[in-house]
Amino acid sequence: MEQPEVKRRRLDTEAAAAAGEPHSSRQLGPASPSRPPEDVANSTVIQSQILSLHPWTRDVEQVLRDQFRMTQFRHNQLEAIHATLAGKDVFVLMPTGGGKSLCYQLPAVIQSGKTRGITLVVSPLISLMQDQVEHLRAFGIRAATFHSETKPEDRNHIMATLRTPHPERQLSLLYVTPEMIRKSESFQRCLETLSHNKRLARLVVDEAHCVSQWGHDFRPDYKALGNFRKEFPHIPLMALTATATKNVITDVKSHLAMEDCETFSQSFNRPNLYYEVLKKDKNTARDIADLIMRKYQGKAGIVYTLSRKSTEKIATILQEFGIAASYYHASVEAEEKVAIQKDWQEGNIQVIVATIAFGMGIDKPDVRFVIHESIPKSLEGYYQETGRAGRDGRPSECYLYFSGSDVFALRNLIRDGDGSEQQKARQGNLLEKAIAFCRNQTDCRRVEILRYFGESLSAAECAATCDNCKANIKCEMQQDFTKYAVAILMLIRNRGRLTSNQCVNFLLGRKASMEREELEQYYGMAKHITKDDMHRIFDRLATGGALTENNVTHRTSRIAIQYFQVR
Ligand SMILES: Nc1ncnc2c1ncn2[C@@H]1O[C@H](COP(=O)(O)OP(=O)(O)OP(=O)(O)O)[C@@H](O)[C@H]1O
Repeated sequence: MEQPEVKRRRLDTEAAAAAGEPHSSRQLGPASPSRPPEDVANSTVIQSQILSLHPWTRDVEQVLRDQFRMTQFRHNQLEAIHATLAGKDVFVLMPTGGGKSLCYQLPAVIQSGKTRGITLVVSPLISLMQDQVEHLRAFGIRAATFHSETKPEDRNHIMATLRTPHPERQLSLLYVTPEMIRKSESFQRCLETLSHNKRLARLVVDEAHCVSQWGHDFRPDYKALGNFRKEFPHIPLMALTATATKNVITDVKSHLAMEDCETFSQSFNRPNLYYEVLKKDKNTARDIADLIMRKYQGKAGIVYTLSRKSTEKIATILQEFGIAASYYHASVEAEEKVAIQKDWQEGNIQVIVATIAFGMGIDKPDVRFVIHESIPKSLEGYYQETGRAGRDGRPSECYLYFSGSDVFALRNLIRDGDGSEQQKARQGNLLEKAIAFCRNQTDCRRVEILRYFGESLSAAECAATCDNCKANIKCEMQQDFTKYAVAILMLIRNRGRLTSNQCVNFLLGRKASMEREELEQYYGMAKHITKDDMHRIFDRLATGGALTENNVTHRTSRIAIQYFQVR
């Protein structure tokens, strides 16, 4: 009776594959810009419902089309825009490249929401805010920056604008560094005037994970933003980040006093990225060059290293191989940094070898590979850095070279660093999790990364797009598990529902030797089942819950098919 069932299942799968149906991992959500059609359809329904609800909805639609020249919203964008225009606090968690900027840039232009005036955006890097302002100006949107390098006459002009009764007629968005809010008294007075005139529309905290001391990129100046709510209790806040564990999110919300906010989060999964951890040795720089030459001719990529010195060394080796590479780190002159980034963005430089100083706010869609030449200091950092690959949704690869000596060096660096004992303990904790990730040679890397951010995913969704899943599949293919699958099926058919542990015990003859004899009698094979093999099968098959004939048949169908065909 089972035979046609199993065969049909196989045919269905083949038919789906032949029809080019998306793999299930791609249906997980809007992790990348390439969302599946049904998701787009759903969001179109939600979008039209929201559009019919609010007085500002027509304006929102029009600004999206006419100013940003986009046709539809991505997942959660419209919902976040709607919430901030309604005067609510909003927390946006979106994967890198998900489209966070639009969530505050678009409402900044709208003056028909519950809040009016200027949108103040706190951003950690001057280069990042300058990029954003240029981008906005290209769309005809009035935006400016205000930071330590702004010329005095420009500062005065901006402050004079903020004091006018209708500053929004001259400016929609003002990007500031957190230290400006904290240190500049004259700027603080301007904010008071702005708020008094009801012309401070909202405060946006971009890269909001920088607020939390638990995060991988804590910035003390961000901490001072905690006072904003006390000083301006009625001004709505919007916090955005692409990397935050549950603890970090709670910490950020509590620090900014935005406990009652609307939170929009989505899967952190980046299905188009492939993850692999490789062994690092003295030939690694040459291996990297070789990999780039073999697989990535003419394709853009980033190589991350731990030290300034190693960026220079590796860039030189890549150049010796004829690869157009440049290095980038904190000590490179500001003008040169801009030139290198521009050359890379335009394709004149193929590879940037950089410390983590490079990357925040980079919006290059076609980065095909990100290589970590050393272990990253945290999984948040790793996620953020690898997230710069494949922003266009196309397949891209992330390689990490791991060695015990880098671990040793990093542990020492933390131990001998400047921070307090508490900070060192936190950094050490983050590093140990990254080390465990690298050392793990069995579990799905995608699952592990997502688990770190508090999200669960079945390893099957990875579809062999990480080295560990790929290795497991290879191992199964090389080893014929048919007899084990059949033994499991027969046992469950005879005994009814079993947990996977009970099943292992039966098959190993630990609890009921009769079952073992029974199986031997049937197939003369159970005695060959080793404990390791059994556990390996169950690691792959028993993803939790009781085993029934149905779910085992389903999970083992690929293996069982072979058996039934043979019979
Ligand atoms: N609705 C949309 N339609 C088309 N393109 C969009 C849409 N929203 C955003 N984009 C584009 O997607 C790209 C990524 O957006 P954005 O820079 O806001 O991402 P992000 O979430 O801030 O990423 P990161 O965390 O890396 O900074 C940009 O080129 C942006 O113009």
